[in-house]
Amino acid sequence: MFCVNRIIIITARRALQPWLHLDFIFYMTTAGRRYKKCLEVLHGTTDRVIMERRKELLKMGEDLGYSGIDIDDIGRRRRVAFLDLLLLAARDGSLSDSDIREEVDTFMYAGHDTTEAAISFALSHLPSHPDVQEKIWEELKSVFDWSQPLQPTTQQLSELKYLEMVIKEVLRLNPPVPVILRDITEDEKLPSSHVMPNGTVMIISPWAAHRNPEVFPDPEKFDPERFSADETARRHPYAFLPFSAGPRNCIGQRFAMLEMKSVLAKAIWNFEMFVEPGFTVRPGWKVIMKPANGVRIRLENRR
Ligand code: HEM
Repeated sequence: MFCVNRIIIITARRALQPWLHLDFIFYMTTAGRRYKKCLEVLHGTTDRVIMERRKELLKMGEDLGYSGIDIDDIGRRRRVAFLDLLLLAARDGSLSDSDIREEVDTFMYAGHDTTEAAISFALSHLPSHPDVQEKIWEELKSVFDWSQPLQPTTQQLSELKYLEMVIKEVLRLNPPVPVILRDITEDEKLPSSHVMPNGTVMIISPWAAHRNPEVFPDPEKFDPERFSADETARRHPYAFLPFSAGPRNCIGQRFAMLEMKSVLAKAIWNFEMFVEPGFTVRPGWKVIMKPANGVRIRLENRR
């Protein structure tokens, strides 16, 4: 993660320094050399993951005709893991090793920092909202057995509707991806009758859209009830954009939601959270928006 963070910071700074856009100048700087070193570390990790899985696939009988269609004990078709699909597709030469690595890199690194940021922001909001914690706690008790350690299944996580509303409210106030970019590929007439010409790069800010008081009244107030079924139905589907929208939206959003629910459910199942006096979270933006000064809270064991 040290290398992911370093690369993100260097990339963000480089974007604002046009003279560093030229590779031969960039790689002569200290930042450029650090960037290169970190990239080697990240590629090494990804290559190792790919190599290990490739070996396992061979052991599982890829050569004996394993086609990616995995049948379980009772004859049901199982879903094939993403990396397996890529490795199987690579057998006929349609994907090179570096194509596979690029895809795996995107998944590993797009999915990590963003989810971490969202969980951190959630932990920063919960201590100052004991009523919200209490409601999540009640919901957890209605789904899980208090006498057992929490081992949630996907089905149980999908029953945690209130926790989902809380996570969405966290993503509204603190979208880990606060800005997305799109190229306009044909002239686009806006409702104001201004025309955005083909070739324009459009900057869309979910962070700003989520603070539109006409859509989210009293926007700075943390209020998970905004995401009740009724309230959601009243809004335009693109009013809430933490995972972007359209054909290039976040492919990992359902997984991310399960991951966030799982971590937060475990935290609230075990601990009550209290404000750490004197601490205020400070959001920082380096491609991903996350707490710049960490999150400090007090925990009290529930058992
Ligand atoms: C809270 C967590 C997450 C947030 C807020 C988030 C947000 C986003 C956003 C806004 C985009 C679109 C970027 C753009 O339009 O330029 C995106 C794309 C993407 N995300 Fe996520 N993401 C999260 C978690 C994940 C996870 C867990 C994975 C993978 C397991 C993932 C994989 C991807 C990939 C592969 C893309 C690129 C999709 C494409 O270009 O077609 N994300 N994400």
